[in-house]
This record gives sequence, structure tokens and C-alpha cells, in this order.
Amino acid sequence: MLEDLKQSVLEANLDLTRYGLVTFTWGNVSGISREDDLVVIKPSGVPYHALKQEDMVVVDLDGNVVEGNLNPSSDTPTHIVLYQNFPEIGGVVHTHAQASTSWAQAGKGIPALGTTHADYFYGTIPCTRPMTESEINGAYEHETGKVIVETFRDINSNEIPGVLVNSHAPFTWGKDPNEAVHNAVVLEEISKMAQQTYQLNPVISSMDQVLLDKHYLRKHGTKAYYGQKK
Ligand SMILES: O=C(CO)[C@@H](O)[C@H](O)COP(=O)(O)O
Repeated sequence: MLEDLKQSVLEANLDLTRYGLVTFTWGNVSGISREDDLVVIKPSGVPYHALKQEDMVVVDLDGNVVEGNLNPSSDTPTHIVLYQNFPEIGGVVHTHAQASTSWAQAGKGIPALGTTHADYFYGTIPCTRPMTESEINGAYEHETGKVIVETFRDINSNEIPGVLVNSHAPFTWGKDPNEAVHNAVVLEEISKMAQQTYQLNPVISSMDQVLLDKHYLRKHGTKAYYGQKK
């Protein structure tokens, strides 16, 4: 089981390069085994092209390495906080993809402006507040996770599977590493579309709620009918 998770986490990390979401060693993907309470994550600072299944690092929910010879991603504490607070997720992605990172650096959330957004995110993708000096100089990566969780106090993390970390970059999540990567790709695409939409029409407002409902609910939830679901 854990070996399968290591393979899917490896593949998900390699997908970040295949979809052009990372440069150098930026970004990381993890997956969780809920039955073992163990997280599998890429090693820190290892080039993606050199990654192998045996390089994946296994940590417990206290961040202790229980398997693997390499140091886990520097962002591991952030991933752990998300797993502890979003119980239905199975995979987490962090990237520095250009367009979504630009929104994070601008400190702005991305409103739902069209159906591409609505198909995956049921409303505005939020940007976190700036972190305080004590959070930055404290357990920074752990505090980054806590600020994300705070941002989702009144937001359903299953309906909005991503966030823009202020002055930093995006995190996305999903039921498994593969879905978390899919959401990261979509976030990057809608970040580009939103940027261009505002250039074409700076006063555009969020899309019609009825259309947002239609597109989100036809793909998600009990009445979903998109694709080949029987
Ligand atoms: O957020 C950042 C850098 O600001 C990360 O994306 C790192 O660039 C990736 O670090 P490792 O996962 O290799 O430790």
C-alpha cells in the first residue's frame, strides 16, 4: 500500500514538470495514507528528473521521518497541517507556477469569472492574509498551514480545493495526489484567464451565480452528470 502511494506521489511530482508548473526544484507533491497516518512527500531540493520511487520520504503526522534516506520537502509541515484539518483530502500540491503565483504576490483572490473556473472551484479562490513577523520567524511552514486553515474557516475546502498564499504561491489539494495536481493545473490556467479577462474588462464582476451553480454541480455532488458516470 505505502509502495503504491510512493509511486503515485512520484508520478504526481513528475507531472508538475510535464505540465510546466515548476522550475528547478520549486514545488512539491505529497499523499497521505489515512489508515497508517503517514504522509509520503518528495525529498527536499532534489531535481525532478533525478527522482525515483525510493527517494520518496515517509513522515508521520509529527513530521518525523519513518522511511527514507533523504530529508523531506521543506514544505512538509504545511502539507501535514492541511491533512490534519481537511480530513477528506488525500493529496496536496505546492507550486510556484507563474500566473497563480502572481495572484498570490498581488495578495488577491481569484473570483469566479467563467465556467472553466466554475467546473472546479465553487466560487472565489482566496488569498491568505499576510503572515505576521512571529509566524514568519517561528515555525514558518507550520504557520503557513495554519494561515491557510484560518482562511478556510468559513469556506468549504472540498468545494474550493486551492488557495493563494500571500506573497508566496499556491497550494491545491484533492482526493489523491493526481487530483491535487489536476487542480493545480486548472488553477494555473484560470489564473491566466482571469488576468487576461481583467485586462480586457477591468470592471468585470463575478459570473452569474446560476451559471456557477450549473457548471459546478454538473461535475460535483449527488446530481453530477458530467462525463461517463453511470
Ligand atoms: O516554497 C518553496 C520555495 O519558496 C518550495 O516550493 C521550494 O522551492 C521547494 O522546496 P523542496 O520541496 O524542494 O524542499
